[in-house]
Amino acid sequence: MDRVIPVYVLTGFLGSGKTTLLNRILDDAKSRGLKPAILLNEVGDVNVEGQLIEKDIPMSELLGGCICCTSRGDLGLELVQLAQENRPDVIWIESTGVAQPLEIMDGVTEASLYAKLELKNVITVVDGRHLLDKLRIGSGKTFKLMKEQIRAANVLVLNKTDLVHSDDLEELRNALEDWNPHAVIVQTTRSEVAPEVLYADHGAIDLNTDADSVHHEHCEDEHCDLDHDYSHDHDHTRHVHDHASPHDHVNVVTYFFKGGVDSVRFEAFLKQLPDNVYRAKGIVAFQDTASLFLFQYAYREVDFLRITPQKAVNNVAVFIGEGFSQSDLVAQLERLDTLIAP
Ligand SMILES: Nc1nc2c(ncn2[C@@H]2O[C@H](COP(=O)(O)OP(=O)(O)OP(=O)(O)O)[C@@H](O)[C@H]2O)c(=O)[nH]1
Repeated sequence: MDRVIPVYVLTGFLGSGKTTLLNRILDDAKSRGLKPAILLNEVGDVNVEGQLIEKDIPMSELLGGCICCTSRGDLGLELVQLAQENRPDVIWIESTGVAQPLEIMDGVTEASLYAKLELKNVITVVDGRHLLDKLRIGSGKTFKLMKEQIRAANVLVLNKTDLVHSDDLEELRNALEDWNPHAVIVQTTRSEVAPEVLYADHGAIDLNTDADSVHHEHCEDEHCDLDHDYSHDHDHTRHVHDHASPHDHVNVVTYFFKGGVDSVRFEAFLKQLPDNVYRAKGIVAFQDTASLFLFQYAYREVDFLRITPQKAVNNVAVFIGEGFSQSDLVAQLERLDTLIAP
């Protein structure tokens, strides 16, 4: 008889450290001879880090929308397919940073009607410094979403503690315990969690937290699923989405580079991004080196990693935020990009 495949959900706001954790999980699975499968969801049209995941790991991608709303039906289908075609030992779902975790959990439980799947743990990664700033303001859509993601978890990874003063850690922990007294809390830098904590049985997951009210608020919204305004330019080098409700505050710009960029100018450009661009990532070629780089921008921190992809990858950048000028951003990128192609 078929085994039941355990499913784990990784959630947390944009740039909190989910992919960093997923990479650790995949390394651990490999060292133990476990066969994982992953389902990655991105609000952008390109799965930047997905391009770098080892070819032999079964992976399903849901792009250009959030599984909690536009792609929710697909989540169930993809999960059933992943399970039936690959018979993995475990499935990990990494949601977008703007996902409502309850909707994902509903999607997984729905899929378990059609395949032998069982939702085990919901792990929310929290960017300690970002949350601290939001706590001090105490309101706003991002703050509300962070809270919902925290409430839905049974494991909380309080990450980026290297960027938080030790005096502030207690305030963060108190907030987490207050919003979710049942979850296990682990403090980390670079999402370094013992895998045993992630796989342990932490008891039932509560599908009826307060955030349920938000779920209904969203799903009754007349724009949900339907009113996404997509506009492509003709040469397909850029692609702009205006996402309507429930993520009506989220906008995404995906830009395909035509050539290489100047590394110094590109870094300076990232560092002056407006505060309402929360997240950027991509793969760039620099004019001054033959290598490719994965760049990351999350809450004002910039990171570059030299990469050697196993397969052909796109040189592309994705920017996620709210209320920023998409045309200004694209114009800046075009100026950088045309440096080598005048
Ligand atoms: N300083 C610091 N940076 C971190 C830590 N954990 C992750 N990062 C960096 O934060 C950036 C975002 O990390 P990711 O793991 O890609 O975050 P994510 O949650 O997958 O982001 P999304 O895909 O936008 O949802 C990367 O540049 C990481 O290297 C940490 O503990 N401290």
